[in-house]
Amino acid sequence: MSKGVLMVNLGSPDSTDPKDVKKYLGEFLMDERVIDVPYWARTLLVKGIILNTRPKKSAEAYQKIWWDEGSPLIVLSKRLQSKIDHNTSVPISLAMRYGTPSIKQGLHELHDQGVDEVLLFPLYPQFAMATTETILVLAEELRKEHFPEMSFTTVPPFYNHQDYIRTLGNSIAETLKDVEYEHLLFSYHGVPERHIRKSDITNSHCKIDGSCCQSDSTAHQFCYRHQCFETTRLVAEYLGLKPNTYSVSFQSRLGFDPWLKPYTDRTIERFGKQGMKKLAIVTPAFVSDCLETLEEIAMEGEEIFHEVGGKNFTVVPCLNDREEWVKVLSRWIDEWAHQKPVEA
Ligand SMILES: C=CC1=C(C)c2cc3[nH]c(cc4nc(cc5[nH]c(cc1n2)c(C)c5CCC(=O)O)C(CCC(=O)O)=C4C)c(C)c3C=C
Ligand SMILES: [Fe+2]
Ligand SMILES: [Fe+2]
Repeated sequence: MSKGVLMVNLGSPDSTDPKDVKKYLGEFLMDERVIDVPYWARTLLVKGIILNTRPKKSAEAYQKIWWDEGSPLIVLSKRLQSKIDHNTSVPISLAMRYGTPSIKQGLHELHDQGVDEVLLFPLYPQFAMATTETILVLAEELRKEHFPEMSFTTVPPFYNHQDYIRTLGNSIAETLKDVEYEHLLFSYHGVPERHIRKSDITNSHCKIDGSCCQSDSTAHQFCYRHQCFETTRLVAEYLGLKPNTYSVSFQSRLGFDPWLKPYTDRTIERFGKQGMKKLAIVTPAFVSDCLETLEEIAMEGEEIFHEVGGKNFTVVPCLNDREEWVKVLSRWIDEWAHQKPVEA
């Protein structure tokens, strides 16, 4: 048996050309775990409406954050992969759930190196149907069809892992060490409320009423909302943040359904209107900076804050390829690579 790792992130368009953005959004939004309505309704919504209007607007947003080497999300994921590859003893491949390099290409790459025992590593701290689950489902379909000799082990969501909490806490502390701020906002990517109910394995726990996520429940192993609150609670504890000096919000909603609240844009606006002048913001659902952090938060978020009288707006970068994060991920991988098989 030979071991290898497939790290998987979300993906980006191949370029900022609206045609490429349309292709990427088409693949992304036609995923039944992202827009989770019947196929005919998804086709009508995505191909009939969204893809006729959104690609131009999204392409303009991508143009604002695009780097010479390409999409920040892809470039940063590749840097992370390369640094981990230097630090570990097993081959590391990188794939994107949408666009390129695809999960099929990543598995091929490992297969060509003789790997038959794969550690699937979704690069998401918190579980969501639209992120972790869709990666695992597609990888398993591809395994059955093209790589039946392979076996998979999966890295579970690491939203409460002490190494992740410490690394995130240290990164926040480093960015904010000389910064004055009145409040630290933890802004997570949103999901429709319906997704939280669908992922509730007890079918009865999640009420999205502000209290269910704080009680104990087996539902929480698949509850994105609970996991976002836990990451926040643990980081606040690690940093010794005082109550009412930090809070949670959810960004990037799409469509007219209710998404997790409070919404980040409205929260920033409210803070400014209440007279807050100095706001810091961190985005722990993303391990790599991307459109959602570099444009929606660092550009749009700052603009909203300034429009309502805010002054200092500080954004904590994602973990990206920071040394401490590379060491943590390399250690997790090496621990898996060197563990002895469990005896029957
Ligand atoms: C961090 C986890 C993410 C969750 C959960 C998530 C859910 C989700 N997203 C959309 C729709 C869009 N997301 C878009 C961009 C985007 N989303 C994530 C991560 C999560 N999404 C990332 C990292 C990115 C950035 C990609 C990049 O190239 O930098 C976009 C595209 C951009 C745009 O047009 O605004 C859309 C659309 C839904 C519908 C959803 C849950 C149902
Ligand atoms: Fe998204
Ligand atoms: Fe809950």
